[in-house]
Amino acid sequence: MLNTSGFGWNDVHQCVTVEAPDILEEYLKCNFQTCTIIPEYTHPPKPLQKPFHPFQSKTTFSMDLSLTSSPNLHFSRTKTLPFSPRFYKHLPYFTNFTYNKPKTYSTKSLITGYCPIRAQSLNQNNTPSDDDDDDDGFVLEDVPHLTNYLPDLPTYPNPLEYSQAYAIVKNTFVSPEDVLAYQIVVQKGSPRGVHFRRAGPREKVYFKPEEVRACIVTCGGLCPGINTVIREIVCGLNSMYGVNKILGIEGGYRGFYSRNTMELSPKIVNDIHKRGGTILQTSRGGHDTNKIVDNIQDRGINQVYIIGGDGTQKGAAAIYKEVEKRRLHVAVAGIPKTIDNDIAVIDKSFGFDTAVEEAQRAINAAHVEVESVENGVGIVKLMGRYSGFIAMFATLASRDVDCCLIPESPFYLEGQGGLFEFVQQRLKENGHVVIVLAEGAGQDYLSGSVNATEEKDASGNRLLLDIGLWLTQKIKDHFTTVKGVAVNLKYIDPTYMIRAVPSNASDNIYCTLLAQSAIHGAMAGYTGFTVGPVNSRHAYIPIGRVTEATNVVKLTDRMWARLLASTNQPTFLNKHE
Ligand SMILES: Nc1ncnc2c1ncn2[C@@H]1O[C@H](COP(=O)(O)OP(=O)(O)O)[C@@H](O)[C@H]1O
Ligand SMILES: O=P(O)(O)OC[C@H]1O[C@](O)(COP(=O)(O)O)[C@@H](O)[C@@H]1O
Ligand SMILES: [Mg+2]
Repeated sequence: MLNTSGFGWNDVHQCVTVEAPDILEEYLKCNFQTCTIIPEYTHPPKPLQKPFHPFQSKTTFSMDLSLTSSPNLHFSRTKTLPFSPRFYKHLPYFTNFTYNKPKTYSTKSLITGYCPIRAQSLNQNNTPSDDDDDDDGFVLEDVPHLTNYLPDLPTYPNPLEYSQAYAIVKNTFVSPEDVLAYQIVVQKGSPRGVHFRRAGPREKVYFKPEEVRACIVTCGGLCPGINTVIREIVCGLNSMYGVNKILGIEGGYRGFYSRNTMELSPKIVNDIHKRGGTILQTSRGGHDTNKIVDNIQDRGINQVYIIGGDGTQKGAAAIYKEVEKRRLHVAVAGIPKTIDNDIAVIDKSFGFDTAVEEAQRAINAAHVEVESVENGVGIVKLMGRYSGFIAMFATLASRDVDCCLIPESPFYLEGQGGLFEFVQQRLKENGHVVIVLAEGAGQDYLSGSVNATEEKDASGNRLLLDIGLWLTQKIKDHFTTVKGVAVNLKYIDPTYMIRAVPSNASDNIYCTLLAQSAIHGAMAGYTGFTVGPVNSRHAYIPIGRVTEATNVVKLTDRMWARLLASTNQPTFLNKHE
């Protein structure tokens, strides 16, 4: 559980709670290889209250599947926990334990092979210190290192040591002991919990700068800031480490084996941050691990920078695994990209702020249009396949939105507490209404009312039905035919316009930090990692950690309550249709 998203602690019943069975299943696949799972009892769902650490209790604890109707589960521990002190190793937590395999849960590793590492504090030599036995609940979820499978790799002094720019920096290099706490709201006596390695330059590097041959690839949908990340990888490698052999792989993963490459230099990328999109082009599908790694080998590439969303990061994990299998001196670094902000663990994805800002323009336009006519109804569709963050934040920022509909919160149209009733009431009160929709909202509802096909894109993502057009038609029909009222409907779909803009100032800075963290990590020999801010400080996160779950708006969190309080929209919790 480990402060993992989706788990919590129920004080009243003294048990661990989990939001959905699939979250538990994924967690068990990776962690609970030594637990007996016994269906126990049920009790009413409770909102998550407090993070739980599996090492917290040395006795039996119980788990209830909060927010579902599934039976509770009971985990019984068979022995006290072992310490797995090795750094840089993917050791399962419970290697010394007897294991009673539950019938219903598979225990094979996640696709990425990610397993958290139990660790203790390090001394300056990057080895565990003597106070290893202090079981204060400290867990390091570490990232792999090239020396895991190439133990004799030579090291070199980091060129930053001689850099003029860094000459007066107090601590040029990140201490090997620096880690970041995942959970920063704690209580007295609570275990220290999960930590990630702090990103940044290390004193020793595992590549001679003149021998580095790096490549950059961009995959998945667009997002503001991709070009900035590309620029900063190129400029950062060059200015900080003196690397000048950098290849751009064109057209996403399939570009490794079926497209051209382009040489990248600071001069070539100088202006690209002012443009939206990606100069390397992108694609969905086409991930063929063997072909990609063959190509990496053939080209003599030894640092791979992969910019993309959850699908891309899964692909990056597969590449890393293959590279490890072939024992190649190749570092694989993922830089998380998604306009939907749906990547777990990290505070926020790059381009998200720009997207929210850009969405304001569409919402403003809708508001201007509908307040200038009689019975004006404005509908603005924003991106958000499974996660409604853009819609939620754009609504909170705008104050002109009457109702925000997101995938996480089902809604209905007819009857008491439904959307039609609410629209009618707002039209009566204000003469106009603005609705913001995330594209993934109401998909189940919609597929029940139209002839839905289960179409997928080349990456296997389900293609969404157009909720915006559907809702527009439904509202028009309802008010004209049923209520006999002519509404003035304005539908705005700015989704691709928002995605295509260049990143704003704060996203540009954020992209720079991501790129530089990735470079420092790769140069320091880390691999199979994703970079990103965790509680505002940049960390190296095992790739599996960011792909194991999707970051979604939690309806039980205060942010959604803030939105409901600001719009006063229906909660759609009681369906009377
Ligand atoms: N489970 C997976 N394993 C390997 N590659 C994957 C996986 N899922 C997606 N990919 C690859 O990652 C790339 C981008 O995935 P996609 O889902 O389209 O976008 P995003 O990375 O933005 O989520 C595609 O080339 C796709 O083939
Ligand atoms: O470019 P496409 O294939 O139309 O993708 C649209 C999808 O891309 C996104 O913008 C981002 O998706 P990814 O993070 O998977 O790239 C979604 O919000 C949207 O549903
Ligand atoms: Mg995705």
